[in-house]
Amino acid sequence: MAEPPVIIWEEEVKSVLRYMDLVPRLEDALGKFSRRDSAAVLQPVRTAVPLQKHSGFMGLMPTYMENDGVLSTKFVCYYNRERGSTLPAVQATVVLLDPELGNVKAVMGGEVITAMRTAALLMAPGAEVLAILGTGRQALSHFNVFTEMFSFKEVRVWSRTKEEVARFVRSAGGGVRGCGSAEEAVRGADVIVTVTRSTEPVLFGQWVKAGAHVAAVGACRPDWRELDDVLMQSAVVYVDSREGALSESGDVILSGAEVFAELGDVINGTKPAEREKTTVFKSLGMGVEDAVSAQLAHPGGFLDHRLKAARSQSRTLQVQHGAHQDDRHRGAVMSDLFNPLQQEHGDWISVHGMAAAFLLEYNAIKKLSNKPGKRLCGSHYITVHFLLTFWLGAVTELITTLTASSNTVFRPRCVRAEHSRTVLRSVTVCSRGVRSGVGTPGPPGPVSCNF
Ligand SMILES: NC(=O)C1=CN([C@@H]2O[C@H](COP(=O)(O)OP(=O)(O)OC[C@H]3O[C@@H](n4cnc5c(N)ncnc54)[C@H](OP(=O)(O)O)[C@@H]3O)[C@@H](O)[C@H]2O)C=CC1
Ligand SMILES: O=C([O-])C1=[NH+]CCC1
Repeated sequence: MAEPPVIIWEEEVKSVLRYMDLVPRLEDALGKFSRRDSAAVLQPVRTAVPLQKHSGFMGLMPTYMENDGVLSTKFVCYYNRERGSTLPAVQATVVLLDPELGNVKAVMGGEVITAMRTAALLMAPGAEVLAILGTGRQALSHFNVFTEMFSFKEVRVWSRTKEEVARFVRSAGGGVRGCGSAEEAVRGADVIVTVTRSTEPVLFGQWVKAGAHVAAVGACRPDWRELDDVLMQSAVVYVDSREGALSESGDVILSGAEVFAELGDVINGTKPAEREKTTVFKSLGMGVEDAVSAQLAHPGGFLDHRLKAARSQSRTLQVQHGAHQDDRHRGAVMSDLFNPLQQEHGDWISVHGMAAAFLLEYNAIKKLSNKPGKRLCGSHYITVHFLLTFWLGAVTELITTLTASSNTVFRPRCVRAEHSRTVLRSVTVCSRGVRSGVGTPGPPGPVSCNF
């Protein structure tokens, strides 16, 4: 009998995956993919189901690596959100299956995997000026990996919303220059990363310095663009998958640009990295990248020890799983925070409710006591009533809360939190602490696929 599937939450994936483990496996996988050996990697072009209402799509990204015993698929939903929306543009889940039996082994959060495996492929040794167009989730993961990996003299960022540029500059912790226009950001830059949800060009060839490297990450539908024709036609164009680019990339299809090579060809040494020329890497994302990332992070996998540690830590921290993880999406996170807060501190909240009720009672009795012909001594009544009923009630409520949140048979099923040492421990602060810095990678590993 097959084991039931394991669920690996986004926070756990984040604690487990490190670039130093991921990068060599991604290289290996891309190399295998480009050899078109079907026993090594079988990965059809993503199936995209349009979500017209949201100008988005649901992508299905299956992969089979027969030799490595990996069978997986990612579901990724992309939404072209309204400007100013705090909801995430990309939500993803990776499902790992047992290739022998066909049962699901693990279901894991796919957003950290998507952010890390995409950023990990874009490298630029010897570059001095980095420009990033866009300030969202991918912008952050690219910024993190690039600045960990290389010593840029200058990092510039632009986005269409001024406040978002300021937020990005703040969260980057200094050393980043916010720019008022895309042109200002990219003029003279050695490496340019485009990570927007734009469907029209945001980067124009006439701004791009000769010999620069462009990593074009957005525009993943056949009629969407981030780069103009001038740039596409004058640069040496690399892609992750030829078939993918020719069916999904508006920048490639609509410009008619020739695809020079896949990244895997450069890794395999069958095509050169044209370092002296202006290069564009048009990234669309591949299922095989998700497959090797998920294989690393799943129980019994290479990083099992980290997963175990992450699991025991997340139990201690009582993280509410499945939440959006970027501070930027705080609006969505708030509802997440409120639920555990209510569940764990419901009794504490009711103590406050009692106090309010007694205040009302106090006022009512006081008014009654002041009436002519009164028979009640208000202050005595209030003292006795307050001391006995209120404090006894409060202590009882506290004991109830501790018992209900304990790791004992007395804990009701509806209480998800584990025993808390301090009844007033703030779930909000704890969860924020864990969430902040999501997308921040660990130390990067060796990379051989350099432009
Ligand atoms: N190649 C790959 O493997 C992957 C590609 N992607 C792609 O990367 C891109 C970024 O994703 P992600 O960071 O998650 O998205 P986010 O929503 O987090 O960030 C998107 C950024 O694009 C900006 N933007 C949106 N519309 C426009 C526009 N019309 N013109 C200029 N800027 C715009 C937003 O600005 P504002 O804040 O003003 O709205 C924001 O800065 C997407 O296109 C996504 O499809 C994502 C995952 C993997
Ligand atoms: O590969 C991926 O997951 C995606 N590519 C574009 C949007 C999401």
